[in-house]
Amino acid sequence: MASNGACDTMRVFLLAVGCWLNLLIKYYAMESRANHNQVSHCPNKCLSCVQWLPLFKKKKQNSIEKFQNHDIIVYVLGGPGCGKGTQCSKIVEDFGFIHLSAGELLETEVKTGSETGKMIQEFKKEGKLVPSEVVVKLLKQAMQRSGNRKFLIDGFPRNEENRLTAEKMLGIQPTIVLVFDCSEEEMIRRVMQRNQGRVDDNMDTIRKRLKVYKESTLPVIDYYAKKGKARKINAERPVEEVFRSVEAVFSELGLVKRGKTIV
Ligand SMILES: Nc1ncnc2c1ncn2[C@@H]1O[C@H](COP(=O)(O)OP(=O)(O)OP(=O)(O)O)[C@@H](O)[C@H]1O
Ligand SMILES: Nc1ccn([C@@H]2O[C@H](COP(=O)(O)O)[C@@H](O)[C@H]2O)c(=O)n1
Repeated sequence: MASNGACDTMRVFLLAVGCWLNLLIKYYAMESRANHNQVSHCPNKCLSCVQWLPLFKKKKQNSIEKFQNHDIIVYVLGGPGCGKGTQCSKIVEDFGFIHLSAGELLETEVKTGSETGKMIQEFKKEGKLVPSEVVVKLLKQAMQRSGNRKFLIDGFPRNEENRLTAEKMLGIQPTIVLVFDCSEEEMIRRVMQRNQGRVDDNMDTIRKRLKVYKESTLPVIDYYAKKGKARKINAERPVEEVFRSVEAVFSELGLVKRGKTIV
């Protein structure tokens, strides 16, 4: 009798373990399909019972995780007026990236007339760098809104504080860093001819921006060069020639122009 009882208990126990394993397998299969965008919700009513399983999983690091692993992140650096924005527009056209310019995001905030916007305007006039938390918060909102997975982040990170704040607040590392290399004389010439009514396109502010670039941004570029992530491109050539070098870097990443093949 006693041994029969033990057998029954064992059978019930094994049955329970079997059910539990079955649920786990179904849950992970479902989650894996969701991660690959095949389903956005529980595909089958009978699986709804397994949706509470995540409660037993280690808590995810909130929305940070969205930007890790799967996304292609290209930082775009270079001195003021070297042609970052010009090349980014062409990359967007041909490779389907979303272009997030830190300078433009800051300018959009200026235009709202908010207190933060007023503070940003003062930094821009002086050619100084805005506190990193402000820039990174704007970048984070734009990345989350975009729904894209290939980001060109232009004019960022401009100093070590930018870089570390992005790592901390967004949890991101660039796949590569494009660096547009141009002489100061040519950058000054381009900025002075730009004529877009920017508050910082004047000789006095350009000199300050060039100083900030040398003192704060070049060390960030060195950091990525040491990590083997920086791709220096001679930007002192006509737009199309510069872009051919950009294309070469993108093909190294395994990306090809839209229209030729699916990227
Ligand atoms: N390869 C090039 N040759 C000549 N002019 C160029 C070239 N690339 C860009 N320009 C021109 O130089 C000016 C500055 O270019 P752009 O705005 O793209 O620079 P940027 O690096 O994004 O500047 P910033 O850092 O100040 O925002 C623009 O008027 C643009 O048309
Ligand atoms: N990471 C950044 C980027 C920009 N700024 C401020 O905006 C100005 C214009 O930037 P561009 O990228 O358009 O050259 C720049 O001089 C800074 O005042 C910033 O603070 N941090």
